[in-house]
Amino acid sequence: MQISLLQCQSGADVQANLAFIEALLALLPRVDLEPQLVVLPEACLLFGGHESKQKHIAKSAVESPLLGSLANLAKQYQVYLIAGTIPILAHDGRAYSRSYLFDDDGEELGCYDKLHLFDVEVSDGTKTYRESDTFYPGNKISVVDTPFGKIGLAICYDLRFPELFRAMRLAGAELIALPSAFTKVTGEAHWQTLLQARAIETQCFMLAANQWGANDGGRETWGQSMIVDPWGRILAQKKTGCGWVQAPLDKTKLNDIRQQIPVAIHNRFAKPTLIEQS
Ligand SMILES: O=C(O)CNC(=O)[C@H](CS)NC(=O)CCC(=O)C(=O)O
Repeated sequence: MQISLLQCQSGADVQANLAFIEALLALLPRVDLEPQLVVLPEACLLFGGHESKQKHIAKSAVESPLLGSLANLAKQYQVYLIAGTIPILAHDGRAYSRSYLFDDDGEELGCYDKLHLFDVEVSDGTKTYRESDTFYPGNKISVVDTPFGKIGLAICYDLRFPELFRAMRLAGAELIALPSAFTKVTGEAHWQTLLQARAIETQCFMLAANQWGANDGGRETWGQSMIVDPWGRILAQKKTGCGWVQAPLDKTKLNDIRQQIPVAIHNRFAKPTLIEQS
């Protein structure tokens, strides 16, 4: 089995972003008929551009043309696809930032609404990020059964909240996908360390696909998409530029690591419970 992450420089033009993702999927090296899991970055079809985002917020998952085009790509290229993220209308006019997991027939196996919204001050050109102006937070975790193993779904800023990752591990996760648009400034400072920490703590593979470069609206993202194994080793990474990161999935050491260092059993703290926020 093979894992691939795509590193994109998505903008406000949905068709251009879609064409770029399709071009990468067509070029992606494949090992014969081995199952392939592909993870896309956050906001892969629509990044920045507030007006464009409003226009595309789908009334429902079923009506979303963005969703349909990604499901088609999964089917056409015969890959399991984690599509991060698509805006899906919430009850108050904002949108959920939702990722989807499709099988290689384009069927939806699960989805996840970003739990932690990026309302943060960063010392960069944008300075103030207010994700909650446009987005509404989800209220549950998501761990999906697939031929690759149980995959936990998280998104970008979620990476800073270890309780979410512990909750996914306790729900059976073996791999955790993290579509992201981590900023250049915070990515340079924290991205690799946080990914390795979450991999080591949860003893899961981290599949972190990030946006890279200058994006529409003056944003800059960090890149360095990477696959980290449950021991914290970086199996593959791409620091800059658009393209892909690939590694074969070898889970043979996963159970050894969990048996040798049984942190999930030793943990003296209560299981995390999700606090709902309005
Ligand atoms: O708004 C869009 O179009 C796409 N979404 C994003 O860029 C999101 C919300 S603003 N970015 C992050 O969560 C960055 C987290 C981060 O950089 C950190 O935790 O340091």
